[in-house]
Parts: sequence; C-alpha cells; structure tokens
Amino acid sequence: VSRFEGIAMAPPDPILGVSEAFRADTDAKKLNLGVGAYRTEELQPYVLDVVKKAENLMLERGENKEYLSIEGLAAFNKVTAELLFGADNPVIKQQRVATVQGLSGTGSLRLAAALIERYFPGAQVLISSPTWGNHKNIFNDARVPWSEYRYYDPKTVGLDFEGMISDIKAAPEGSFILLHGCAHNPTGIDPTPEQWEKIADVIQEKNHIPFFDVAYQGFASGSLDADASSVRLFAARGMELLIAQSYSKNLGLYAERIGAINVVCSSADAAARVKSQLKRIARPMYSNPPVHGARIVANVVGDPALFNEWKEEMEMMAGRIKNVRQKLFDSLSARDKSGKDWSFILKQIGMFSFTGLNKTQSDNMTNKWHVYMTKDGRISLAGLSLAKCEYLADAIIDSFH
Ligand SMILES: Cc1ncc(COP(=O)(O)O)c(CN[C@](O)(C(=O)O)[C@@H](O)C(=O)O)c1O
Repeated sequence: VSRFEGIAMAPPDPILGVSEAFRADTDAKKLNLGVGAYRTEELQPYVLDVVKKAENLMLERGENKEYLSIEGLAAFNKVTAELLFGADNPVIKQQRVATVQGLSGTGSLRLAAALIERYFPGAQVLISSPTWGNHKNIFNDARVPWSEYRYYDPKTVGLDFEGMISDIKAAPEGSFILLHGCAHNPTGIDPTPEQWEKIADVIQEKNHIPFFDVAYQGFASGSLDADASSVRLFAARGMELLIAQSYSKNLGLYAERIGAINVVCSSADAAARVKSQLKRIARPMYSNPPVHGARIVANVVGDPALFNEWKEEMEMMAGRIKNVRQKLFDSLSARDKSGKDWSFILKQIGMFSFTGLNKTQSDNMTNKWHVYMTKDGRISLAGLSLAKCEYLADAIIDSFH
C-alpha cells in the first residue's frame, strides 16, 4: 500500500511561483516584477564587485570547511550587530545583544518564532496588513498565533497610522509587534520619524515586544545608518527587542542564505542565556549555518576599503531604483489621460511599489502584457529598467481602466 499516494500537490508560492511562471513565458516582452531581487539596467542579476573581491581574498587565504559553531561565525555575528546598532551603541558596549547567525532573513525569523513559541506560550505576533507573504507561513508553522494591525490605507494609498496605533494599543499586553525596519514589503510605505516615536510610545505603554524585520538595510534610502534609525530609536529607549537581518538584497547574497537574529536584552547575563536557548533550538533544526556568506559579510564590513566600496555600490543600486521610480511616474503621468494621481509611486521607498491593482487587474498585466507581479498588486522596481518604463506604464494604465 502506498503511503505518499494521498499527499496533495501544494499551490505555487505567491511570490517565488511568479518567477517560475515568468521563466515558462517565451514572449520577448516579458517582465519579471515579482520577486524582490535586484537587476541591472540590462535586467541581469548583479553580483557586487565587493563580493567578488572578498571571495578572491578568501580563495587566496585558502580557508577550511570545518563546521561553524551553532551560533555561526563569530566575526560575522560581531559585525552584523555593529552594522545594525552602530559599534558605539550602549547595547553593544554592555553586551546586551544575543546575536545568532540565521539562514538569511527567513531562517532568522523562524528561529525567533521558535523562541517565542517556547518561552511565551499564548503570546501572539501582530503583523501589518498587508505584509510579506511568508510572515504568515513562518508563524503558522512555528505554531505562533498572529493577528493583523491596520497598515495600508487604499483611500490615500498611504499609511493608516491611526488604525495601526489603535490596533497595537488594543492588542493583549506583552504581544510581539512585527515591524518592517525600512522599505515596507509590499507597500513601500514607511512611518515618518515622528510616527516611529509614537509607535514606540504605544508599544512601551502596553509592554509589547517590538520585533523588527530588517531585510533592506541600506537598500531603502541608500544609507545603512538612516535605514537602521527605527531600530536604533527603540534600542535607545532601553526596550527589549528582536531584530531579524538579511544580506540577500543589500549585499546581493540571496542564495548564500546569510542573516542573523538579534535579541536585545536588559542585561548581558540575560543575553547569554537567550543565546544559549537559541542555540538549543537551532541545533535540531539545521545544526549550524553555512560559512561562505558569513565570511563574505565579515570580510566586506571588516575591511574599511571594502566597506566603503560596498556603501557606494549600495547607493548605486538604491539610486537606480529611485531613477526607475521617477521614470515610471513620469511615463504614467504623461500617458494616462484619466487625471489619476500617480504621486504615490514617488512617495514609496525601497524595492517595491504597491500599485493598487487588484487580482483581476494583476492577471491582466500578466495575461495581456506579460508583466509578472504578485497578485496583491505589488511590483518589484528592482526588476524594471528605464527602457521598459513606458511599456509598463501602458500596461498599468490599460489594466486600471
Ligand atoms: C520583509 C522581508 N523579510 C524577509 C525576507 C526574506 O528574505 P531572505 O530569506 O532571502 O533573507 C524578505 C524577502 N522577500 C522577497 O524579496 C520578496 O518579497 O520578493 C523574496 O526574497 C522572497 O523570498 O519572497 C522580505 O521582503
């Protein structure tokens, strides 16, 4: 008797499945605006120069392939926390951060979810509405209950700040509040500095625990420090908080699966104990993380010349997306006769633009125009070239009306 016979076919992933459909399309006009992966103006994947330089250094050095410790490469864990908080931040000086290398952002979020499930039974995580599609899968599979706080306002194509604050205020005391550090996915809408202060106020009032997902540090504004300001604001208030990091986008290390989970505790002793429990969770999950990406980050951030060159390349990538954003706005404004206000395209930040196209309209983008995007109306500007902006504008205008 066959035991696997009864297993059903799983549906394609809402984001990664779009790339599969794109690859199957043979039309030369096809555009992949699905997955959040940077492409050059020639629409090619991009390996940063500093990554190649770091890898050449590593090759010359001839490093071994011994297991890392469960918590990952020590040099990486040091520089990743310093990059996030700033090396002179009190949380670093007082050794109050438990940092564990994770399998990129996803794996780091999953490790944190497992910690929450084990040590905070019944606590829920509040996630933004909408949010990155995989957040719900991660908390569901980690058996951590979640609910949503209002975030996107379709009427203003902006942030529903009042709704966000009241939902966070209404959540049971001690809830985990999942926040996008910068470049909110999928909306591209970030709170202002003043709004971050108020979000910190209400989280402190309710003894909630802030839980940041920082997948785009440096990629949103082009500045590593500016993009970390929300996290640093909360740390400066002396709050305990969790932060998941990823180097997929800002260092282009997508397939190297390099990231980290950081837990800011109230004492160095607590941080040591939290780190030991994160290790206990990681060991049976994947035992220890991959070394290659960790060494690249440690080499790039650890070497002043490479670090500066990385910052220049990141500004170049963020800059290209800003140019594409502007060109798309100009093309839409010039070609659309309906008088629709497209300024939301310029107000949004980071890789994505949340167009407001509904599922049927998004299907039209794909079926008629061969533009691949997620069904929630998100387009990844990282996959768009200046040369293709007018074509995309025509597709969007056609799909809206
Ligand atoms: C907010 C957020 N958090 C975490 C991750 C995880 O990224 P990684 O595991 O590679 O570090 C992504 C990537 N999200 C996508 O860019 C996207 O939304 O297209 C894509 O990589 C993905 O996996 O869906 C993200 O957008």
